[in-house]
Amino acid sequence: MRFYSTNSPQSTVSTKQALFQSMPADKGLYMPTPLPTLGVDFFTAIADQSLADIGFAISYALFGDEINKADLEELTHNAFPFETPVIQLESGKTSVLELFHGPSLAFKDVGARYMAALMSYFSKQSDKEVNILVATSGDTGGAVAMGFHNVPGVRVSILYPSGRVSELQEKQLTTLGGNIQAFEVDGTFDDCQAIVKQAFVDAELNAHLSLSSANSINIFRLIPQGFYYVSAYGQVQHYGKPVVFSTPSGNFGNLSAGAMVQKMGLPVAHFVAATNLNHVVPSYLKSGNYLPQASVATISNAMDVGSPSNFVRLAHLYNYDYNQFKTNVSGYFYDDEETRAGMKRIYDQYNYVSCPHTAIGIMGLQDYMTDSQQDVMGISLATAHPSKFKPLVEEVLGHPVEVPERLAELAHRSKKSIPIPAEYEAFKESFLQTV
Ligand SMILES: N[C@@H](CCOP(=O)(O)O)C(=O)O
Repeated sequence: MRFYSTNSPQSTVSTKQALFQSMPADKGLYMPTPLPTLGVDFFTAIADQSLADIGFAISYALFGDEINKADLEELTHNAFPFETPVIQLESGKTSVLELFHGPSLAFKDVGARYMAALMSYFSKQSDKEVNILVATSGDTGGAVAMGFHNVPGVRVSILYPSGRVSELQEKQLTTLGGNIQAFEVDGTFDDCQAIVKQAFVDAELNAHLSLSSANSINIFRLIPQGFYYVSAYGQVQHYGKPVVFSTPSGNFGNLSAGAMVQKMGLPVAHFVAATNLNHVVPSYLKSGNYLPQASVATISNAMDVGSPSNFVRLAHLYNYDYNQFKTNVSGYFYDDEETRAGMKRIYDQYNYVSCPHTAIGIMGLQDYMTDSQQDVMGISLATAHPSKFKPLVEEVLGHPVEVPERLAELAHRSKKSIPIPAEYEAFKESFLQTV
Protein backbone atom coordinates (compact mmCIF):
# COMPACT_ATOMS: atom_id res chain seq x y z
CA MET A 1 0.00 0.00 0.00
CA ARG A 2 1.32 3.46 -0.94
CA PHE A 3 -0.06 6.90 -0.11
CA TYR A 4 -0.28 9.97 -2.33
CA SER A 5 -0.91 13.59 -1.44
CA THR A 6 -4.21 15.10 -2.60
CA ASN A 7 -2.07 18.01 -3.88
CA SER A 8 0.35 15.89 -5.94
CA PRO A 9 -1.11 12.46 -6.81
CA GLN A 10 1.94 11.46 -8.87
CA SER A 11 4.41 11.01 -5.97
CA THR A 12 3.78 8.41 -3.27
CA VAL A 13 5.17 7.46 0.16
CA SER A 14 5.24 4.24 2.19
CA THR A 15 2.87 3.26 5.00
CA LYS A 16 5.47 4.13 7.63
CA GLN A 17 6.20 7.54 6.09
CA ALA A 18 2.51 8.44 5.80
CA LEU A 19 1.91 7.34 9.40
CA PHE A 20 4.75 9.36 10.94
CA GLN A 21 4.86 12.32 8.58
CA SER A 22 1.05 12.64 8.85
CA MET A 23 0.76 15.63 6.52
CA PRO A 24 2.64 15.99 3.22
CA ALA A 25 4.97 18.99 2.87
CA ASP A 26 2.76 20.30 0.02
CA LYS A 27 -0.07 20.76 2.60
CA GLY A 28 -2.31 18.15 0.95
CA LEU A 29 -3.60 15.06 2.76
CA TYR A 30 -2.50 11.47 2.26
CA MET A 31 -4.82 8.99 0.55
CA PRO A 32 -4.21 5.27 0.01
CA THR A 33 -3.30 4.06 -3.48
CA PRO A 34 -4.57 1.89 -4.86
CA LEU A 35 -7.65 1.93 -2.62
CA PRO A 36 -8.43 -1.79 -2.92
CA THR A 37 -11.86 -2.88 -4.11
CA LEU A 38 -12.43 -5.64 -1.58
CA GLY A 39 -16.01 -6.16 -2.74
CA VAL A 40 -19.39 -6.83 -1.14
CA ASP A 41 -18.63 -10.54 -0.52
CA PHE A 42 -15.50 -9.68 1.48
CA PHE A 43 -17.45 -7.32 3.74
CA THR A 44 -20.53 -9.51 4.18
CA ALA A 45 -18.24 -12.41 5.14
CA ILE A 46 -16.40 -10.51 7.91
CA ALA A 47 -19.11 -8.09 9.09
CA ASP A 48 -20.56 -10.23 11.89
CA GLN A 49 -17.17 -10.74 13.56
CA SER A 50 -15.79 -8.77 16.54
CA LEU A 51 -14.48 -5.25 15.94
CA ALA A 52 -10.94 -6.54 16.46
CA ASP A 53 -11.40 -9.36 13.93
CA ILE A 54 -12.95 -6.98 11.37
CA GLY A 55 -10.05 -4.58 12.00
CA PHE A 56 -7.53 -7.35 11.47
CA ALA A 57 -9.18 -8.66 8.27
CA ILE A 58 -9.21 -5.19 6.68
CA SER A 59 -5.71 -4.31 7.95
CA TYR A 60 -4.37 -7.56 6.54
CA ALA A 61 -5.96 -6.82 3.16
CA LEU A 62 -4.32 -3.36 3.21
CA PHE A 63 -0.92 -3.89 4.87
CA GLY A 64 -0.49 -7.68 4.92
CA ASP A 65 2.63 -7.39 2.79
CA GLU A 66 4.27 -4.81 5.10
CA ILE A 67 3.53 -5.99 8.64
CA ASN A 68 4.03 -9.51 9.89
CA LYS A 69 0.62 -11.26 10.11
CA ALA A 70 0.93 -12.33 13.77
CA ASP A 71 2.08 -8.82 14.80
CA LEU A 72 -0.78 -7.22 12.89
CA GLU A 73 -3.28 -9.55 14.53
CA GLU A 74 -1.85 -8.85 17.98
CA LEU A 75 -1.79 -5.08 17.60
CA THR A 76 -5.35 -5.00 16.24
CA HIS A 77 -6.64 -7.10 19.13
CA ASN A 78 -4.77 -4.96 21.67
CA ALA A 79 -6.31 -1.83 20.14
CA PHE A 80 -9.91 -3.04 20.34
CA PRO A 81 -10.81 -4.70 23.63
CA PHE A 82 -14.33 -3.23 23.25
CA GLU A 83 -17.21 -3.49 20.77
CA THR A 84 -19.38 -0.92 18.97
CA PRO A 85 -22.97 -2.18 19.41
CA VAL A 86 -25.95 -1.13 17.30
CA ILE A 87 -28.98 -0.35 19.48
CA GLN A 88 -32.38 -0.38 17.80
CA LEU A 89 -34.49 2.68 18.65
CA GLU A 90 -37.29 1.62 16.30
CA SER A 91 -36.68 -1.96 15.22
CA GLY A 92 -35.51 -2.36 11.63
CA LYS A 93 -35.81 1.36 10.95
CA THR A 94 -33.87 3.67 13.25
CA SER A 95 -30.84 2.71 15.30
CA VAL A 96 -27.71 4.10 16.90
CA LEU A 97 -24.17 2.76 16.59
CA GLU A 98 -22.68 3.31 20.05
CA LEU A 99 -19.04 4.26 19.62
CA PHE A 100 -18.40 5.31 23.21
CA HIS A 101 -17.46 2.06 24.92
CA GLY A 102 -13.71 2.70 24.80
CA PRO A 103 -11.55 4.34 27.52
CA SER A 104 -12.36 8.00 26.76
CA LEU A 105 -16.06 7.31 26.07
CA ALA A 106 -15.93 8.75 22.54
CA PHE A 107 -15.62 7.37 19.01
CA LYS A 108 -12.11 8.75 18.71
CA ASP A 109 -10.82 5.85 20.85
CA VAL A 110 -11.04 3.57 17.81
CA GLY A 111 -8.70 5.65 15.65
CA ALA A 112 -6.42 6.81 18.47
CA ARG A 113 -5.81 3.33 19.88
CA TYR A 114 -5.13 1.78 16.46
CA MET A 115 -2.71 4.59 15.61
CA ALA A 116 -0.95 4.22 18.96
CA ALA A 117 -0.57 0.47 18.37
CA LEU A 118 0.77 0.99 14.84
CA MET A 119 3.20 3.72 15.96
CA SER A 120 4.51 1.57 18.80
CA TYR A 121 5.07 -1.24 16.30
CA PHE A 122 7.07 0.92 13.88
CA SER A 123 8.81 2.94 16.65
CA LYS A 124 10.57 -0.21 17.82
CA GLN A 125 12.63 0.14 14.64
CA SER A 126 13.85 3.65 15.61
CA ASP A 127 15.24 5.32 18.73
CA LYS A 128 14.08 8.87 17.88
CA GLU A 129 11.31 10.30 20.09
CA VAL A 130 8.04 11.01 18.23
CA ASN A 131 6.26 14.27 19.08
CA ILE A 132 2.54 14.05 18.42
CA LEU A 133 0.69 17.33 17.96
CA VAL A 134 -3.11 17.28 18.24
CA ALA A 135 -5.77 19.96 17.92
CA THR A 136 -9.04 19.17 19.64
CA SER A 137 -12.51 20.65 19.90
CA GLY A 138 -13.33 18.15 22.63
CA ASP A 139 -13.13 14.43 21.93
CA THR A 140 -9.92 13.79 20.01
CA GLY A 141 -7.76 15.20 22.82
CA GLY A 142 -9.05 12.81 25.48
CA ALA A 143 -8.87 9.76 23.23
CA VAL A 144 -5.33 10.56 22.09
CA ALA A 145 -4.21 11.34 25.66
CA MET A 146 -5.49 7.98 26.86
CA GLY A 147 -4.39 6.05 23.78
CA PHE A 148 -0.80 7.31 23.95
CA HIS A 149 -0.35 7.72 27.72
CA ASN A 150 2.91 6.04 28.74
CA VAL A 151 3.61 4.77 25.20
CA PRO A 152 7.44 4.64 25.16
CA GLY A 153 9.20 6.99 22.74
CA VAL A 154 6.12 9.16 22.20
CA ARG A 155 5.33 12.61 23.64
CA VAL A 156 1.90 14.19 23.02
CA SER A 157 1.03 17.92 22.91
CA ILE A 158 -2.68 18.71 22.78
CA LEU A 159 -3.97 22.15 21.72
CA TYR A 160 -7.52 23.00 22.77
CA PRO A 161 -9.65 26.16 22.66
CA SER A 162 -9.95 27.65 26.14
CA GLY A 163 -13.52 27.60 27.50
CA ARG A 164 -14.89 25.77 24.47
CA VAL A 165 -14.73 22.13 25.59
CA SER A 166 -16.86 20.48 28.29
CA GLU A 167 -15.46 20.29 31.83
CA LEU A 168 -14.98 16.51 31.71
CA GLN A 169 -13.44 16.65 28.24
CA GLU A 170 -10.95 19.21 29.57
CA LYS A 171 -10.09 16.97 32.54
CA GLN A 172 -9.39 14.08 30.16
CA LEU A 173 -6.74 16.01 28.32
CA THR A 174 -5.18 18.06 31.11
CA THR A 175 -4.82 15.64 34.03
CA LEU A 176 -2.87 12.59 32.87
CA GLY A 177 0.62 14.12 33.02
CA GLY A 178 3.67 12.03 32.09
CA ASN A 179 4.15 12.12 28.32
CA ILE A 180 0.90 14.11 27.78
CA GLN A 181 0.81 17.94 27.93
CA ALA A 182 -1.96 20.41 27.04
CA PHE A 183 -1.76 23.89 25.49
CA GLU A 184 -4.83 26.00 26.33
CA VAL A 185 -5.29 28.31 23.35
CA ASP A 186 -7.05 31.65 23.64
CA GLY A 187 -9.00 31.08 20.40
CA THR A 188 -11.11 28.59 18.47
CA PHE A 189 -10.54 25.01 17.35
CA ASP A 190 -9.70 26.33 13.88
CA ASP A 191 -6.89 28.41 15.43
CA CYS A 192 -5.55 25.28 17.15
CA GLN A 193 -5.74 23.28 13.93
CA ALA A 194 -4.01 26.05 11.94
CA ILE A 195 -1.14 26.15 14.49
CA VAL A 196 -0.69 22.38 14.28
CA LYS A 197 -0.73 22.42 10.47
CA GLN A 198 1.84 25.23 10.43
CA ALA A 199 4.12 23.22 12.71
CA PHE A 200 4.12 20.37 10.18
CA VAL A 201 5.52 22.62 7.47
CA ASP A 202 7.94 24.52 9.73
CA ALA A 203 11.35 23.51 8.36
CA GLU A 204 13.18 24.57 11.55
CA LEU A 205 11.00 22.40 13.82
CA ASN A 206 11.04 19.44 11.48
CA ALA A 207 14.81 19.59 11.08
CA HIS A 208 15.43 18.25 14.58
CA LEU A 209 12.08 16.91 15.78
CA SER A 210 10.01 14.00 14.53
CA LEU A 211 6.48 15.49 14.45
CA SER A 212 3.33 13.44 13.87
CA SER A 213 -0.39 14.13 14.02
CA ALA A 214 -3.11 12.08 15.71
CA ASN A 215 -5.86 14.22 14.17
CA SER A 216 -7.81 12.99 11.20
CA ILE A 217 -5.30 14.71 8.92
CA ASN A 218 -3.39 11.48 9.61
CA ILE A 219 -4.89 8.82 7.34
CA PHE A 220 -4.18 6.18 10.00
CA ARG A 221 -6.72 7.82 12.31
CA LEU A 222 -9.34 7.35 9.56
CA ILE A 223 -8.64 3.85 8.28
CA PRO A 224 -9.66 2.19 11.60
CA GLN A 225 -12.78 4.38 11.82
CA GLY A 226 -13.98 2.43 8.77
CA PHE A 227 -14.01 -0.79 10.85
CA TYR A 228 -17.08 0.21 12.88
CA TYR A 229 -19.14 0.98 9.77
CA VAL A 230 -18.48 -2.64 8.75
CA SER A 231 -19.38 -3.92 12.21
CA ALA A 232 -22.62 -1.88 12.15
CA TYR A 233 -23.50 -3.24 8.72
CA GLY A 234 -22.99 -6.77 10.06
CA GLN A 235 -25.32 -6.12 12.96
CA VAL A 236 -28.21 -5.04 10.71
CA GLN A 237 -27.72 -7.04 7.51
CA HIS A 238 -30.41 -9.55 8.57
CA TYR A 239 -33.06 -6.83 8.06
CA GLY A 240 -32.29 -7.03 4.33
CA LYS A 241 -32.76 -3.28 3.80
CA PRO A 242 -30.49 -0.64 2.24
CA VAL A 243 -28.31 0.84 4.98
CA VAL A 244 -28.04 4.59 5.56
CA PHE A 245 -25.51 6.06 8.02
CA SER A 246 -25.98 9.42 9.68
CA THR A 247 -22.66 10.83 10.88
CA PRO A 248 -22.39 13.79 13.25
CA SER A 249 -19.59 15.79 11.63
CA GLY A 250 -17.06 18.46 12.57
CA ASN A 251 -13.76 17.86 10.80
CA PHE A 252 -15.47 15.29 8.52
CA GLY A 253 -12.95 12.52 9.26
CA ASN A 254 -15.70 10.17 10.40
CA LEU A 255 -17.69 10.61 7.21
CA SER A 256 -14.52 10.25 5.08
CA ALA A 257 -13.80 6.94 6.84
CA GLY A 258 -17.29 5.74 5.92
CA ALA A 259 -16.93 6.93 2.34
CA MET A 260 -13.61 5.06 2.06
CA VAL A 261 -15.08 1.69 3.13
CA GLN A 262 -18.06 2.34 0.86
CA LYS A 263 -15.62 2.79 -2.01
CA MET A 264 -13.84 -0.44 -1.01
CA GLY A 265 -17.16 -2.28 -1.40
CA LEU A 266 -19.22 -1.96 1.82
CA PRO A 267 -22.84 -1.65 0.59
CA VAL A 268 -23.84 1.73 2.01
CA ALA A 269 -26.90 3.23 0.30
CA HIS A 270 -26.39 6.80 1.52
CA PHE A 271 -24.74 9.03 4.15
CA VAL A 272 -26.23 11.89 6.12
CA ALA A 273 -23.78 14.60 7.19
CA ALA A 274 -25.35 16.06 10.33
CA THR A 275 -23.93 19.11 12.03
CA ASN A 276 -24.56 22.29 14.01
CA LEU A 277 -24.36 25.96 13.02
CA ASN A 278 -20.92 25.23 11.56
CA HIS A 279 -22.68 24.07 8.41
CA VAL A 280 -20.20 24.63 5.60
CA VAL A 281 -20.67 21.11 4.17
CA PRO A 282 -24.52 21.03 4.27
CA SER A 283 -24.37 24.49 2.64
CA TYR A 284 -22.01 23.17 -0.03
CA LEU A 285 -24.41 20.29 -0.69
CA LYS A 286 -27.19 22.82 -1.21
CA SER A 287 -25.36 25.39 -3.31
CA GLY A 288 -22.30 23.71 -4.80
CA ASN A 289 -20.09 26.41 -3.23
CA TYR A 290 -17.62 25.40 -0.54
CA LEU A 291 -17.07 28.40 1.72
CA PRO A 292 -15.16 27.73 4.98
CA GLN A 293 -16.09 30.15 7.79
CA ALA A 294 -14.85 31.19 11.20
CA SER A 295 -16.21 28.59 13.62
CA VAL A 296 -19.21 29.38 15.83
CA ALA A 297 -19.38 28.13 19.46
CA THR A 298 -22.30 25.75 20.08
CA ILE A 299 -23.46 23.23 22.72
CA SER A 300 -22.25 20.43 20.40
CA ASN A 301 -18.71 21.78 20.77
CA ALA A 302 -16.80 18.83 19.26
CA MET A 303 -18.35 19.81 15.89
CA ASP A 304 -17.37 23.49 16.14
CA VAL A 305 -15.19 23.41 13.05
CA GLY A 306 -15.45 26.13 10.41
CA SER A 307 -12.85 24.78 7.99
CA PRO A 308 -13.07 20.98 8.01
CA SER A 309 -9.77 19.31 7.13
CA ASN A 310 -11.34 16.32 5.46
CA PHE A 311 -13.56 18.10 2.97
CA VAL A 312 -10.74 17.63 0.46
CA ARG A 313 -10.70 13.87 1.08
CA LEU A 314 -14.46 13.63 0.50
CA ALA A 315 -14.19 15.74 -2.65
CA HIS A 316 -11.39 13.44 -3.79
CA LEU A 317 -13.38 10.27 -3.07
CA TYR A 318 -16.29 11.70 -5.08
CA ASN A 319 -13.95 12.71 -7.95
CA TYR A 320 -14.48 16.45 -7.34
CA ASP A 321 -17.94 15.91 -8.83
CA TYR A 322 -20.68 17.85 -7.03
CA ASN A 323 -23.41 15.55 -8.38
CA GLN A 324 -21.60 12.41 -7.22
CA PHE A 325 -21.11 14.01 -3.79
CA LYS A 326 -24.81 14.90 -3.59
CA THR A 327 -25.91 11.45 -4.74
CA ASN A 328 -24.03 9.88 -1.84
CA VAL A 329 -24.40 12.46 0.93
CA SER A 330 -27.26 14.63 2.25
CA GLY A 331 -26.59 17.45 4.70
CA TYR A 332 -28.64 18.62 7.69
CA PHE A 333 -27.79 21.13 10.41
CA TYR A 334 -29.39 22.34 13.64
CA ASP A 335 -28.96 25.28 15.98
CA ASP A 336 -28.67 24.93 19.76
CA GLU A 337 -32.37 25.37 20.42
CA GLU A 338 -33.24 22.65 17.92
CA THR A 339 -30.54 20.42 19.41
CA ARG A 340 -31.93 20.77 22.95
CA ALA A 341 -35.45 20.05 21.65
CA GLY A 342 -34.09 17.04 19.73
CA MET A 343 -32.33 15.61 22.81
CA LYS A 344 -35.59 15.87 24.76
CA ARG A 345 -37.74 14.43 21.95
CA ILE A 346 -35.36 11.48 21.43
CA TYR A 347 -35.55 10.73 25.14
CA ASP A 348 -39.35 10.96 25.21
CA GLN A 349 -39.76 8.98 21.99
CA TYR A 350 -37.19 6.21 22.51
CA ASN A 351 -36.17 6.48 26.17
CA TYR A 352 -32.63 7.05 24.85
CA VAL A 353 -30.23 9.53 26.45
CA SER A 354 -28.03 11.19 23.84
CA CYS A 355 -25.20 13.71 23.91
CA PRO A 356 -25.86 16.80 21.74
CA HIS A 357 -23.74 15.43 18.84
CA THR A 358 -25.54 12.10 18.84
CA ALA A 359 -28.90 13.88 18.98
CA ILE A 360 -27.94 15.89 15.89
CA GLY A 361 -27.06 12.62 14.09
CA ILE A 362 -30.44 11.08 14.97
CA MET A 363 -32.30 14.25 13.96
CA GLY A 364 -30.45 14.29 10.61
CA LEU A 365 -31.39 10.65 10.04
CA GLN A 366 -35.05 11.24 10.88
CA ASP A 367 -35.24 14.28 8.61
CA TYR A 368 -33.52 12.42 5.78
CA MET A 369 -36.00 9.54 6.12
CA THR A 370 -38.94 11.92 6.03
CA ASP A 371 -37.56 13.83 3.03
CA SER A 372 -36.47 10.80 0.99
CA GLN A 373 -39.45 8.56 1.84
CA GLN A 374 -37.12 5.55 1.46
CA ASP A 375 -37.62 2.29 3.39
CA VAL A 376 -34.10 1.94 4.79
CA MET A 377 -32.26 0.74 7.86
CA GLY A 378 -30.98 3.98 9.37
CA ILE A 379 -27.95 3.93 11.65
CA SER A 380 -26.90 7.11 13.41
CA LEU A 381 -23.43 7.20 14.92
CA ALA A 382 -23.53 7.85 18.69
CA THR A 383 -20.21 9.59 19.06
CA ALA A 384 -19.83 10.29 22.80
CA HIS A 385 -21.29 9.10 26.08
CA PRO A 386 -23.92 11.60 27.29
CA SER A 387 -22.21 11.97 30.67
CA LYS A 388 -19.34 13.84 28.98
CA PHE A 389 -21.92 16.66 28.74
CA LYS A 390 -23.53 16.01 32.12
CA PRO A 391 -24.70 19.55 33.05
CA LEU A 392 -26.32 20.12 29.64
CA VAL A 393 -27.97 16.69 29.43
CA GLU A 394 -29.33 16.96 32.98
CA GLU A 395 -30.68 20.45 32.32
CA VAL A 396 -32.41 19.32 29.10
CA LEU A 397 -33.83 16.03 30.41
CA GLY A 398 -34.51 17.23 33.94
CA HIS A 399 -33.04 14.19 35.68
CA PRO A 400 -29.58 13.00 36.76
CA VAL A 401 -27.21 11.28 34.32
CA GLU A 402 -24.99 8.52 35.62
CA VAL A 403 -21.26 9.08 35.05
CA PRO A 404 -19.15 5.94 34.47
CA GLU A 405 -16.52 5.45 37.17
CA ARG A 406 -13.56 6.04 34.82
CA LEU A 407 -14.90 9.49 33.97
CA ALA A 408 -16.17 10.39 37.45
CA GLU A 409 -12.76 9.90 39.04
CA LEU A 410 -11.27 12.56 36.72
CA ALA A 411 -13.46 15.25 38.28
CA HIS A 412 -11.24 15.28 41.39
CA ARG A 413 -7.97 15.67 39.50
CA SER A 414 -6.32 19.06 38.97
CA LYS A 415 -6.07 20.54 35.51
CA LYS A 416 -2.59 21.31 34.21
CA SER A 417 -2.36 23.35 31.01
CA ILE A 418 -0.01 25.83 29.35
CA PRO A 419 -2.02 28.95 28.35
CA ILE A 420 -1.01 30.52 25.02
CA PRO A 421 -2.45 33.13 22.64
CA ALA A 422 -3.74 31.88 19.27
CA GLU A 423 -0.45 32.64 17.51
CA TYR A 424 1.94 30.20 15.92
CA GLU A 425 5.14 31.84 17.18
CA ALA A 426 3.85 31.84 20.77
CA PHE A 427 3.07 28.14 20.50
CA LYS A 428 6.44 27.38 18.95
CA GLU A 429 8.35 29.18 21.69
CA SER A 430 6.39 27.45 24.46
CA PHE A 431 6.54 24.06 22.78
CA LEU A 432 10.30 24.24 22.27
CA GLN A 433 10.76 24.81 25.99
CA THR A 434 9.06 21.48 26.65
CA VAL A 435 10.97 19.21 24.25
N1 LIG B 1 -14.19 16.95 16.59
C1 LIG B 1 -12.80 16.87 16.88
C2 LIG B 1 -12.00 17.92 16.17
C3 LIG B 1 -10.76 17.30 15.65
O1 LIG B 1 -11.12 16.36 14.69
P1 LIG B 1 -10.20 15.22 14.16
O2 LIG B 1 -11.15 14.16 13.72
O3 LIG B 1 -9.43 15.81 13.05
O4 LIG B 1 -9.30 14.76 15.25
C4 LIG B 1 -12.53 16.79 18.38
O5 LIG B 1 -13.40 16.33 19.08
O6 LIG B 1 -11.46 17.16 18.83
